[in-house]
Amino acid sequence: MGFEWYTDFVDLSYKPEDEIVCYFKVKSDLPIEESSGRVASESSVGTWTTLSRLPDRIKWLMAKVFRIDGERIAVAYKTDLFEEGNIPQFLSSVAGNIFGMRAIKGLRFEDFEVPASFAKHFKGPNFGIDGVRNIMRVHDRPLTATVPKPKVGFDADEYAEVGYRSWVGGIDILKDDENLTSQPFIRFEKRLAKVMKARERAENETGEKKGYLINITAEAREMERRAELVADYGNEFVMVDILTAGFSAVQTVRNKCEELGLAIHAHRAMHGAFTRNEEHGISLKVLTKLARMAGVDHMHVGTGVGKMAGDKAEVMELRDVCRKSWHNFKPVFPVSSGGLHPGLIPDIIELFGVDVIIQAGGGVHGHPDGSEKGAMALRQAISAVLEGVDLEDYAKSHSELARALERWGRVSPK
Ligand SMILES: O=C(COP(=O)(O)O)[C@H](O)[C@H](O)COP(=O)(O)O
Ligand SMILES: [Mg+2]
Repeated sequence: MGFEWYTDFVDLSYKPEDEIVCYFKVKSDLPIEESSGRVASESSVGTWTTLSRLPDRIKWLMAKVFRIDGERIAVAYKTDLFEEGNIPQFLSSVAGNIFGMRAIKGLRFEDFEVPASFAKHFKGPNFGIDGVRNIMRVHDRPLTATVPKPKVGFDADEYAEVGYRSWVGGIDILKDDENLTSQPFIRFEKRLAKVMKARERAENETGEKKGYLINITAEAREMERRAELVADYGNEFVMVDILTAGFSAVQTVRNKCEELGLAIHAHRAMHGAFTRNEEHGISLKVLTKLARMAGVDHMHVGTGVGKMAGDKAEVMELRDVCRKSWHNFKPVFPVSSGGLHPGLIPDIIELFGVDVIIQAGGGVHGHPDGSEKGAMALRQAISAVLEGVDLEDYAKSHSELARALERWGRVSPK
């Protein structure tokens, strides 16, 4: 009743049913039948040698490589290999030891699929696109967001003032940057208090709903405490750096935010450490799917044209991972961010349509006439595209947009 320690993990006639399927690209000096068997073995029940005593259920539990196509393999995993609703344990299996095996020179975890019987144990977004649109009372255009720049350096008063200027200029949502949490000169509590006051002013003056994505990233219990404070102040959102905090912490925050009625903005800082090497690591598709399962409401997906790596094809794929119907999970609002400015808005709306949060930091606060005019220029660019008017024509009667186009043109940042 035993098994050979890797060859028995390959069965090209196997047909998975109600199982999790993971797709990998494997680089190895060994024949692919052997390297893929090792991957399936180590990520499920195996070790480096044949064992003398095995429980009866082991044959059934073994992962199976059921497809090999050059370096690409598909592996089926019984759902019983995994604990219900536990993302860290899922990753410890299918994205764990296998990345460090000496026999494998490179391993890329490209994609996965889960059956409904497994998906149902994960919460998915609590708000999703519709829920966030209801909070913001904006239903027919992209939402706009801005990160004050410099990303770190303002004190709470200065920061709130930049927020206020951006909001009155027309920005919907103020967003903290990924490395702004609670530094000595801008403590979390003080920033929250000041920004909430500034928001009230901006909402009263504009008659529009304004949002604040406040970065609560910290140790998990501290994140829960910060989320409670955020709810006490009547804000609707928290932001988490989901990869540096880790998926366990994200699941904790998701539970807490359900209690508090808060939506979650997910920043993906550090993803490049896993995602950039095409021969090794974890794809953004995998990370984005996990974020949707864990239950974030907004997720960064890139721009295709801005300052960060990632081409348009990748951005479209991630857009679909966020928005397309997938099990019981509500759609996640994709966030396009990183080097955007008004001149790039036509590209972004072409890629996303209206269901996108367009975030510009430098592209608002770098406007020659300041943050408020920068915010106006961004909104003008969006209006131009939605009205089908060329940016340059629209700029003839909108001086803020004209100044932005003078400064940045339609050129992607390097
Ligand atoms: O601060 C910014 C963007 O600022 P700016 O608008 O000034 O470039 C974000 O951290 C990037 O979006 C990260 O990249 P990604 O969204 O690809 O994860
Ligand atoms: Mg940033």
